[in-house]
Amino acid sequence: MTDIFEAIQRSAIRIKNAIDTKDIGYSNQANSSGETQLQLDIQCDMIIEEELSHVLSVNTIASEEKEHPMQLNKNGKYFIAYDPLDGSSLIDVNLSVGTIYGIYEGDFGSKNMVASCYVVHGPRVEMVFAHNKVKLHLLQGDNWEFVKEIRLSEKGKLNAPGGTQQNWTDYHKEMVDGLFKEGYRLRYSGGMVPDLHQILLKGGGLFSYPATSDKPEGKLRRLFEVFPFAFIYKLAGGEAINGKEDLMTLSHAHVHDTSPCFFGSKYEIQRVKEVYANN
Ligand SMILES: O=P(O)(O)OC[C@H]1O[C@](O)(COP(=O)(O)O)[C@@H](O)[C@@H]1O
Ligand SMILES: [Mg+2]
Ligand SMILES: [Mg+2]
Repeated sequence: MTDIFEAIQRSAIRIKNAIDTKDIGYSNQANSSGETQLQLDIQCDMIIEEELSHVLSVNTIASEEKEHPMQLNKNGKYFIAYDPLDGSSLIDVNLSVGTIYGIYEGDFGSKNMVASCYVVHGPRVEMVFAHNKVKLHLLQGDNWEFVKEIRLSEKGKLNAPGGTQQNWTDYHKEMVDGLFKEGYRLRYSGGMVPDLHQILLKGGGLFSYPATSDKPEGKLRRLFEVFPFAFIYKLAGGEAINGKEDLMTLSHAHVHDTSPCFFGSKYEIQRVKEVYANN
């Protein structure tokens, strides 16, 4: 696992460099989810592919920017699914973006996840790695420094409701409004990495990306967005559900499958469960 951790650290430094210096224009290609790729999406994908290809324990990689999984080392035991540049549509307005990794053993699938990680590219570059514990690291020059272990409180103050509101169900809207009536504050940038990072570091709250009339299966991808954050939130003492079930019990049929998702501390997830159980 240490060699993967170090490959992720090297990738993050190269991605920071690419963000700082490269063209942010659109390519003329679309990815498997039908989104137009930025040249930077493709470049970050190539950086990670190259760094992971040097790690003998990595068997296969799957990326938001690749249609199919790619085998790297047939004797490796780890399968890594990643989103090279999460929130890439926020690059042109200079908001924070990130990279997400799900690390699976034996094959892709929620039950096989053994570690997960994300990197936040904001005013500073930070990395959260979850493997037994959830640990925050900070990039200082070219060196990574351990900062602290992250634990969620039982109840937070932030509410990050994703998805187009006019396509929400009435009961979802009621649940979101209910939290605001209890005093929760809105924090939603449109990048799941900084939005979920903020909730983790500020003690708790709720991030939701529900099923909507235009996206009945949600928007966020199971293998490289939903499961990695579910793993992190649960290990930090929070919960992660699709409305009713624990996200880490869900299967997937295809690499780019999506799921509605709710991540938060225990109190907010209990509220979601109460509302969704009756609908
Ligand atoms: O704009 P919306 O519908 O709220 O969607 C925001 C979500 O889409 C994403 O940007 C999807 O990620 P990509 O940029 O990797 O496609 C998430 O980071 C974010 O939570
Ligand atoms: Mg993403
Ligand atoms: Mg992406």
